[in-house]
Amino acid sequence: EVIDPAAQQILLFKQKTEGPIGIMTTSSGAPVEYSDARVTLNKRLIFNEYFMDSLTHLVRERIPERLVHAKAGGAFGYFEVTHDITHICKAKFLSGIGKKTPVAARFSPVVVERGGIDTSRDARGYAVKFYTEEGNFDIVGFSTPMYVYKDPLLFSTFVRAQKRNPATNLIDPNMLWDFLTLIPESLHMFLLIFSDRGIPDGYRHMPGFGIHTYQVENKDGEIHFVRFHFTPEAGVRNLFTEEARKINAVDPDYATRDLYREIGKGNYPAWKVDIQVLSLDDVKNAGFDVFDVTKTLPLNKYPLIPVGRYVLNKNPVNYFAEIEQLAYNPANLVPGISGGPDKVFEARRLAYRDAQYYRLGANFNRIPVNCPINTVVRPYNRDGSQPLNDNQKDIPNYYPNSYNGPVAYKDRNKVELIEIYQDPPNNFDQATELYINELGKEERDRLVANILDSIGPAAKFLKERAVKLFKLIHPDLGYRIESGLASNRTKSYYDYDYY
Ligand code: HEM
Repeated sequence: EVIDPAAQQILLFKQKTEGPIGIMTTSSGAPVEYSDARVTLNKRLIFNEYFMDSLTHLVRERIPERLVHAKAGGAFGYFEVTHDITHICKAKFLSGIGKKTPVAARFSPVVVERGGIDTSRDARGYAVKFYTEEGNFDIVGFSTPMYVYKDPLLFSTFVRAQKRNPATNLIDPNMLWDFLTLIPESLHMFLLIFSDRGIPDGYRHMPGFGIHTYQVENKDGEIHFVRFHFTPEAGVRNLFTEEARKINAVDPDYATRDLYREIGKGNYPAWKVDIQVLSLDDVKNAGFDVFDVTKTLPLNKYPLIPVGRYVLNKNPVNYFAEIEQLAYNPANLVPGISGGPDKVFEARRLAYRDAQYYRLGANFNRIPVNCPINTVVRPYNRDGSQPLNDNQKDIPNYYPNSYNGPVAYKDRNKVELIEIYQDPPNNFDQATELYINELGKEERDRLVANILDSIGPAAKFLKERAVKLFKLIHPDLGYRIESGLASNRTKSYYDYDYY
């Protein structure tokens, strides 16, 4: 009887096989003779192909981990259309109620390294690849409905400020709080991170948001603007700080394990997929920059419109091949979906491709899990490092040509992405609203405690800067942080007296 598919995977493998599945070979296929150490001891190792093959392969088995979002859980399943939105978007995978499209999902804390803990206080990446018949469409989103900053230049600043101090190799609150107080628009998202929503209870209960306001087109070339929302059908659940710390001590892989185990048991997680829809007039009359990723779009003004749901019903058979090597890119778009006109989206069009060339090599799109499986792929690209697969066989390799190579596609009603002007960031209003209207009294208490835990070890001038900003968000929040800091409640495990 299977009690825990995550814990028993290897026993299950044994159960489904009648005996050894074959003769062991070297990578080039020669059968390996190995009875005991006498095969190795007192023999020339250089003549031992098994030894040579195994040792030289082993030292090449690590590839660069993702710069951010290095650790993850992921799984496969399908998306199904439940509501017709063809009047808004002509993308074929949305073209009929009941239509199904395979998906690959990957959920990932942002900051921790590959071997880090699953229960850190952090946003989570929420990435879904739709293998559509018009190519792959990737939504590479977050577990929070807003992002950190509006200016894409701040990406490297933010990543470095949250990663390890170059001298101490430690995560450093003096760096994080420097960033948060120098770039105050980040506090909107960080209020959520320090609230109860900062530590999701596994991935099955975690919501997802595309964040960017995407331009979409219908078949007549009419444009709309949408934000994608994914809501767990099993409900949203989070962990309190104390619970998370306890779990972390016994199971650093809590969320990864939970996802694998429940899918293995047939308890398939599912999410509702909704969109907020704006017309061009809505965009012009909104009174604020609806393309600002540091802001949310108010749900009372732009309510959720249902589109479909997706279900994850298949664990990876091999984690490295299918999840580690997944390559998401917000620029993977399909006809009818043009992406966001904002600068952060523009920066992302470059960054993911670049990262994946480095991480996975020139042909990362030919790795099976990244292949657009529902369309015939006919690029003019050839050669490069492996995997090559059939390398487009004998098809002509330049364009245009006179020899029946693939020809260009014509989208009759293709609309260009609109050009926008973006104001400098400012979202204290939304941060204030979040504090007053979205957090209950007890959650506000926990928010303050979580902020104090994080800022406690930081330098005095950063605390003063932070208190000023928190007072701008709401005087109550500012005074509570100020008095919490004055009472020194977080001094126990850091020594910061000399500031
Ligand atoms: C200037 C803005 C940004 C830049 C330059 C950037 C860059 C990157 C890079 C280089 C990676 C690693 C990719 C890889 O190795 O495969 C990554 C991963 C990721 N980013 Fe961003 N990012 C930005 C903003 C965002 C935003 C706004 C979101 C959410 C809406 C986001 C969500 C993610 C997710 C979910 C992953 C992990 C993808 C996976 O599961 O493989 N990023 N980002």
